[in-house]
Amino acid sequence: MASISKFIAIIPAAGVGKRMQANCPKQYLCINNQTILTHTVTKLLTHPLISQVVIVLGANDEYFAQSPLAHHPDIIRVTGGTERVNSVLNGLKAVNAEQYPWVLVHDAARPCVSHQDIDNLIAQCLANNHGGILATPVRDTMKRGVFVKDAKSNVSKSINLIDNTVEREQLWHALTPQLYKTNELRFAIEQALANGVAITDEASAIEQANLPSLLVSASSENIKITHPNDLALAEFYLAKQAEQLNKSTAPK
Ligand SMILES: Nc1ccn([C@@H]2O[C@H](COP(=O)(O)OP(=O)(O)OP(=O)(O)O)[C@@H](O)[C@H]2O)c(=O)n1
Ligand SMILES: C[C@](O)(CO)[C@H](O)COP(=O)(O)O
Repeated sequence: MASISKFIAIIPAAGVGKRMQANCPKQYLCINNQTILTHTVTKLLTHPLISQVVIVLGANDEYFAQSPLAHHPDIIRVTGGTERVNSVLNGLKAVNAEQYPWVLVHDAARPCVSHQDIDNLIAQCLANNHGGILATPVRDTMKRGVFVKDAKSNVSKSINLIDNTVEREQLWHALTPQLYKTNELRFAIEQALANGVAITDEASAIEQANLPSLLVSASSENIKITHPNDLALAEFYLAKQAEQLNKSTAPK
């Protein structure tokens, strides 16, 4: 199999961050005086195997043009779509599959990803010649809930009860990056969309196409900043990573 020297990464950054309840899309909130998007893009562009990034922006995004990244030579900008999957597909349409036969897709909202985990994902996918995702095993007992009418209350109120315990052996949190062969991923997403299948990550489109995906165990620090209390945790992890990097690059 031909050796792959460089990768392109698609960064879906066209969301509005409803769950963050902020006054701007969450990817433009700041941690240590840098936007979350800048943290994430910088993390990817400083990885030795990633040579270009496709940033997928909202149609009405007025923030990126003010960013220090706005004129970066290795950044391609495309416009996103209504759902994350539409944004990812728009990003894929900007990728030359002959130049980049493999593509990483990584959420803008995940700035804490480590280079080590990206290395592991790339190594395992190339060794097996098929795609895969970073993932972290579930640690808690998992319950499925069900809403039922509250028998006691005379107001039609429903309460949430445990329906069952979900077997957690081999239950994983899907993270990103997710790494796939460019043409396979584009075909799988187009097919899933044509079939009206709900797609929330690249792996779910690949599963619909009956193609395999590796689960590459990764750090649980690679959180997706979603709710307000995720910001402090992300700031802690980024500070820890910066300290580790300073120690590793400090003169001996
Ligand atoms: N139409 C969309 C929706 C989401 N995303 C991106 O996909 C990533 C993961 O999505 P999520 O965490 O759900 O972000 P939002 O959709 O912005 O959050 P919310 O669901 O709270 O609105 C984010 O980087 C987001 O910017 C995107 O590019 N296009
Ligand atoms: C892609 C993802 O981050 C994997 O966990 C997740 O599916 C994104 O989901 P969201 O609803 O768009 O946040």
